[in-house]
Amino acid sequence: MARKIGSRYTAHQILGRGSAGTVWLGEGPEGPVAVKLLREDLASDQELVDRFVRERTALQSLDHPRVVGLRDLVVNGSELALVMDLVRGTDLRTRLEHDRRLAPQAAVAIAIDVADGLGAAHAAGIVHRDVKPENVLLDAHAPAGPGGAPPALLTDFGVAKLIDSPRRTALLRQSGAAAAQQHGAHGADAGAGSGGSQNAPQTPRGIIGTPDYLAPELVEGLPPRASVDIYALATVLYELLAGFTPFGGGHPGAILRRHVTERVAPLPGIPDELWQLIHQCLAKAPASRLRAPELAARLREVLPALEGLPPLDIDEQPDEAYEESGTEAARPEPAHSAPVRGAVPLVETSTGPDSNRDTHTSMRVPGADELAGGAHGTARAPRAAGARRAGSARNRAAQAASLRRRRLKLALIAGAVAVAAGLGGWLATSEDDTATRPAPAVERP
Ligand SMILES: Nc1ncnc2c1ncn2[C@@H]1O[C@H](COP(=O)(O)OP(=O)(O)OP(=O)(O)O)[C@@H](O)[C@H]1O
Repeated sequence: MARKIGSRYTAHQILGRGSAGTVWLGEGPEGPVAVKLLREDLASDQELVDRFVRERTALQSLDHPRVVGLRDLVVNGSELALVMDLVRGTDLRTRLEHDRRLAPQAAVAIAIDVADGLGAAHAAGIVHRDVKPENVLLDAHAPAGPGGAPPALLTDFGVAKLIDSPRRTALLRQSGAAAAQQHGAHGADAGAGSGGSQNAPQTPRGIIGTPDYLAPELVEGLPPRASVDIYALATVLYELLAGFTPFGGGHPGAILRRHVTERVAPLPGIPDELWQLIHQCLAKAPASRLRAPELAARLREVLPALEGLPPLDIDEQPDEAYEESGTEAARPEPAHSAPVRGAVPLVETSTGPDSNRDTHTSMRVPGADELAGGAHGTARAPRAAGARRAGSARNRAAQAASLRRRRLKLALIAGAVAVAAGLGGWLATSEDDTATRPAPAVERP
């Protein structure tokens, strides 16, 4: 059923739902558009709305072929709608769920597009903060690029920050233990501010994002800089190649801990030049990562050599923490189970009917004094298909994601504690360098 959005737009049908609201196929004075109608609790938060309105100039001026343009912002009573360019196609998560893994050339072509979009954003002082397959749209109507990949566009700029209001962070803090121990800002990173403004205040904050894609410095409580997007993009590229993220799986607290403490395991069969780039962009030290334009250029260099390569032949990654704990079966099903959509949230941000997937993290940064041991999480190394794996039975990635999601909904608060559990000792002693840190001993439940 059509509905009016402000005086200029009409929303005709739902294209999809996310954690921040519902996206509609709409019509405006200049033709078809996509209209994201924000969740009521977000739209009715005046402080949030004011903030977004303040930043819309920056977001609207972001004009790049690899970025879904924000055309308009409609504030109408308790309604807040973002009017965007319409992309006819699917998002990258849907493609990944269908294909499980992409051929290297297609994966890299998509990563190049996203890196190009990020380059433009970072140059404008905008950090995305929530780069993940859900926020990459594939334009099925444009000619395919290398490896048959449709052109990719990055969307949802500014939305992560919209959700990251000081008030929300404060509420999260109140629900937990002591306030975050704050660290000084990294000085060597790109100078972009977070999510829409170069001069955004970097006050104590919670963690906003999606656990699988969160850069380690965010877990440690540092402010988001351009390099967090590079880390997330490298994670996405790894996922496109492997079918799973480098540090995902198991309890969300364990995921966050792995970002900080574990080294990424190489993917069997991946061309070395490509692996080096991914590895560098997953560095724990933000300054060691490439900047977006350089990453795009380096990926372009490796692209021709990937022609014709099939998807990597990699063994499935079961969620060993669940399988080995044996507790999943005993857990009751939540009343409203969300459909599987890849990455899972640490804390649900949406309870209304507007959202059928929850993919954002929203939690406070753990204080070192809260941290008391790391019982969650397993170090995981990808195996070439057919290689022996000790322990658990084969399990499909989609099933593991489903288990994660169900378990997660019952363990939100425990998540914050678990993050803390893994980080405490490390925070006190670690050095910020992937290459030199030995892989930590990992406890299994
Ligand atoms: N500009 C657009 N054009 C066409 N379809 C879109 C557009 N933006 C979003 N969609 C569709 O709407 C769906 C929901 O998008 P939305 O951005 O609300 O959520 P998400 O990014 O998938 O998840 P989350 O908000 O939790 O990160 C997407 O899967 C996509 O298919």
